[in-house]
Amino acid sequence: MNITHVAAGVLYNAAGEVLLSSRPAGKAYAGYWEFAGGKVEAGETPEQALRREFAEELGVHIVRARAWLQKIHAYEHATVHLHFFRVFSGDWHGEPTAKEGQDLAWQRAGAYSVSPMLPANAALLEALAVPEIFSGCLKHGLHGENYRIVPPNLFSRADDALLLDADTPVPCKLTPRALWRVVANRAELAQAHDADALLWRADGEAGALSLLAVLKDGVSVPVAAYANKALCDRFGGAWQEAGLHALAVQTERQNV
Ligand SMILES: Nc1nc2c([nH]c(=O)n2[C@H]2C[C@H](O)[C@@H](COP(=O)(O)OP(=O)(O)OP(=O)(O)O)O2)c(=O)[nH]1
Repeated sequence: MNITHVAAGVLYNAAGEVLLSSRPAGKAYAGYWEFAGGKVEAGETPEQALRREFAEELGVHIVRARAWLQKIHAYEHATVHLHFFRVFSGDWHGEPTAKEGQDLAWQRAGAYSVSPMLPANAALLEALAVPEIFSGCLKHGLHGENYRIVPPNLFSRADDALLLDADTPVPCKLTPRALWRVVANRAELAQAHDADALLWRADGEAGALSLLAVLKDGVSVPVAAYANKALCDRFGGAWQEAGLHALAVQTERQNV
């Protein structure tokens, strides 16, 4: 199968909004909204392609890009392997300018007003509303800004996300905003293929290192590291550099 590698970037402004752009006339899916980016050329890494595309399409200079999710999607015109990055406010400069006739719009993650979006991006747009910091524990649930991840016995609102082990079936009466599965190793990761997001439980150095290796391989759904404060302090930077979405700092007193 012929796969086209594509690099795309989620650019954040100081207000925490993300930049979307419309695809110009003449391209497949013209008028659809996407993240700025384009095809990786021969001899380029995805990150180099991202820097080039941002300069060409937006006049934006990227200082630092963080790897985020990867996704393979089969369009009628091509099968694409998308490498998404996040570029946080402070990690870029320039005034985003539509250099290729596209429309640009700053949007609040999870409250998008432009449409239609590129079909491959639906889950990613949803994932952007997942906060980057959580606290709590598996038994009582994890809390971040405007987001709760709870076990089935605490599920009470349509906007709760549900927390389950890798192999526990979803209770049929529940319709969570997202299904999170707790995993601690690659075997559990392989079982958790229906998850919208993952909570990687790292109890010690071995678990922390295997999370790092999994992130470096590339992940297709947001991953939060669930670990005590000492492990988060020690590995947090490396995990984030490799594509971690969130840190879920385990509450000290409840070692569950
Ligand atoms: N840039 C970008 N492309 C995306 C996203 N999501 C997604 O499925 N794609 C797909 C659409 C296209 O099939 C492919 C990107 O190809 P493209 O034609 O835009 O690339 P390009 O700018 O290098 O274009 P070209 O002029 O060289 O043909 O990736 C996204 O968020 N951003």
